[in-house]
Amino acid sequence: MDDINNMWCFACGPQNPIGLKLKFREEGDTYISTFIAGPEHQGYDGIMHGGLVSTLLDEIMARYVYAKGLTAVTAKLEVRYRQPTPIGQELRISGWITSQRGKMYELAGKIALPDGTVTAEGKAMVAIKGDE
Ligand SMILES: CCCCCCCCCCCCCCCC(=O)SCCNC(=O)CCNC(=O)[C@H](O)C(C)(C)COP(=O)(O)OP(=O)(O)OC[C@H]1O[C@@H](n2cnc3c(N)ncnc32)[C@H](O)[C@@H]1OP(=O)(O)O
Repeated sequence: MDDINNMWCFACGPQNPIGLKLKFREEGDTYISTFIAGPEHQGYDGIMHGGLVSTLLDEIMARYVYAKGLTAVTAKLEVRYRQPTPIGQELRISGWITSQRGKMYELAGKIALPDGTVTAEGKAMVAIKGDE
């Protein structure tokens, strides 16, 4: 699962023509990305599709572990949709590690609007593959 072969990651791969092309930065112990959904990302009119909301949360949490140099896969994902996530507004996606036991990391994440309103929250268990 090296970087070269992962360039087509739907959420973050720079070579995927229909991907979300997310970029990331670390602020303290939190992993951050931003995204503006368009009409092609909606379910109901004006509202981001819930599956893609889950994708944003999945990515911010699993990729944080990957960014630490570990081959990480999501083992479990829970999403709470607090309110509709609109298209056309900058979404701030953040994720952080809440605990670690052996090869299993637990993380939390959220999606917030520019005014700070949280539209969705996530929890994930992320497993490390192999002997890392
Ligand atoms: C410049 C640009 C570069 C671009 C660069 C691109 C980077 C590239 C992207 C990187 C960012 C990826 C972000 C996307 C992240 C995904 O989307 S990953 C894809 C989705 N996930 C998967 O496909 C994972 C599939 N599942 C698996 O591989 C395996 O089930 C797992 C998760 C590794 C676990 O398997 P295992 O290690 O064999 O463990 P297993 O024996 O099943 O379980 C051992 C114990 O662990 C615990 N456990 C295991 N699974 C669970 C679970 N789901 N819930 C609770 N407990 C569990 C339990 O205690 C379990 O014991 P039992 O309850 O079975 O007695």
